[in-house]
Amino acid sequence: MSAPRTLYDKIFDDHVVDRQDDGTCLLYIDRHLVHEVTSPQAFEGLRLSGRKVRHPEKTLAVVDHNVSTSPERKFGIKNEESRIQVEALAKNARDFGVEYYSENDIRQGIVHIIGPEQGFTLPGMTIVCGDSHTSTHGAFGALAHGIGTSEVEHVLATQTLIQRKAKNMLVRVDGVLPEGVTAKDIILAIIGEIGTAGGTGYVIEYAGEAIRSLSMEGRMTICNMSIEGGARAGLIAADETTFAYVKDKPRAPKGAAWDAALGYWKTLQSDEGAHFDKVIVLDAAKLPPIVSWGSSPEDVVSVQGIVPNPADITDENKRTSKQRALDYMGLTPGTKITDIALDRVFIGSCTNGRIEDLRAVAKVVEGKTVSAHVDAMIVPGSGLVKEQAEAEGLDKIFLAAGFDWREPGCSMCLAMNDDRLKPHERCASTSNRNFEGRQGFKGRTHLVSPAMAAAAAIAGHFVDIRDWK
Ligand SMILES: CC(C)[C@H](C(=O)O)[C@@H](O)C(=O)O
Ligand code: SF4
Repeated sequence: MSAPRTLYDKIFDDHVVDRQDDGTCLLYIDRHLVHEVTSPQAFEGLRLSGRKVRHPEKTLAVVDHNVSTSPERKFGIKNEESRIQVEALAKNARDFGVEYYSENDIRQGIVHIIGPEQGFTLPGMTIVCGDSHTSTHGAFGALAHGIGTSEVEHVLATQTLIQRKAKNMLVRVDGVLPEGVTAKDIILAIIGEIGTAGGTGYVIEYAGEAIRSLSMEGRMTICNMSIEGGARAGLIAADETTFAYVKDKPRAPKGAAWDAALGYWKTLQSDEGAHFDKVIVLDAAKLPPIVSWGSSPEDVVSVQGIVPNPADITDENKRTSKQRALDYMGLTPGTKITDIALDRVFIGSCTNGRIEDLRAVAKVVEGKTVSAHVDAMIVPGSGLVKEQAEAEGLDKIFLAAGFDWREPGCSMCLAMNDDRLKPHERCASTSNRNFEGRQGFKGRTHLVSPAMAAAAAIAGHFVDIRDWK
């Protein structure tokens, strides 16, 4: 009998085209997602060498980072740099015969939201994109890597990628999440625990009762931020929740092909006794809603906590860097998290811009009003999310409460379009990165769950969502 294997081992092995003696492998790539930021040079490379896209039907292109989220966008993008990138992708997709969702297509949205929506993302697949948050697709039990632009060119030309096998890490989250605590809080807690380098060299498999109980949306939130924990990818084995989500998606297999696929997908579980190089165990029942206080996703604390004091850190480098983070954030040690006042609230991104996130927000803000000193925006992750939210009347709830309701895109997750913080503005954000300048020059980002961001918008400061009425 062969040795027990992990889910990662199985997907990896099933895609090896060639294995060299030194462990370097050539992997077959099933799906390639392309956005406007990391693809222009890759297509140019193909053009210069007279190559075609090897499998246009396994490639899907969309604009997301640079698009405006204003309804005015149908009249064209004003910012020259953004317009050039968007137009370049439109032309490249046309020239190379790749399917492309423009900003006027209802299927357009953030690349990691549209893949699953279209059934382009499926269990057991290898999926790549020139984007670090490609780890999101691991929620389907797919091996999904972010790649660099030269690798984008390699995949476009050959439908393969050179990879070395990573180590296996298991993150098991046992127990039941308390009311008000979400997938976002789980992943922020994990990163707080392992640190942003904790996953370096690993592919993480998330398992345990709390993970199994999550919807696909919640699982995507978890896998999305694997990269923030340093891991190459994050995975959750596919189960009935996954199959129910995938079934009948436009590009999912149909009829006999569905039955055959399902048979294969059900084998994609880590075997009993499979070896993990590192194991982390968390108890969901003990998790509070979490807020980040610094400029790294590992700088997290319970909403009931206080801003920590860097003076308490013994390691000098770490002390200096955390002091710098506090200075950047304009915070004083000892301040209660619930006393931190906000200027802006951003709800959206590939971490939390899906329908379930918007439903959670609507539940918190219905019948209430955004604080007079807060400017709050909600950006659906895709045109289809927007359409669904409007069909459910969520937009009416948001607008009545004083939120801005926008067109889909990456928006203020990163300052690459018109949506950005002004210097020193403080923002509660449902996105995944709180780096210096991430949401705008000198902007201050606090990472939270959608429900926590929603409550903060109404109260004007952080509040414990578990006390919300
Ligand atoms: C622009 C892109 C390359 C980048 C990434 O790789 O993640 C962006 O999506 C981000 O979230 O910082
Ligand atoms: S929403 Fe943010 S994290 Fe996601 S792809 Fe866009 S910029 Fe990157």
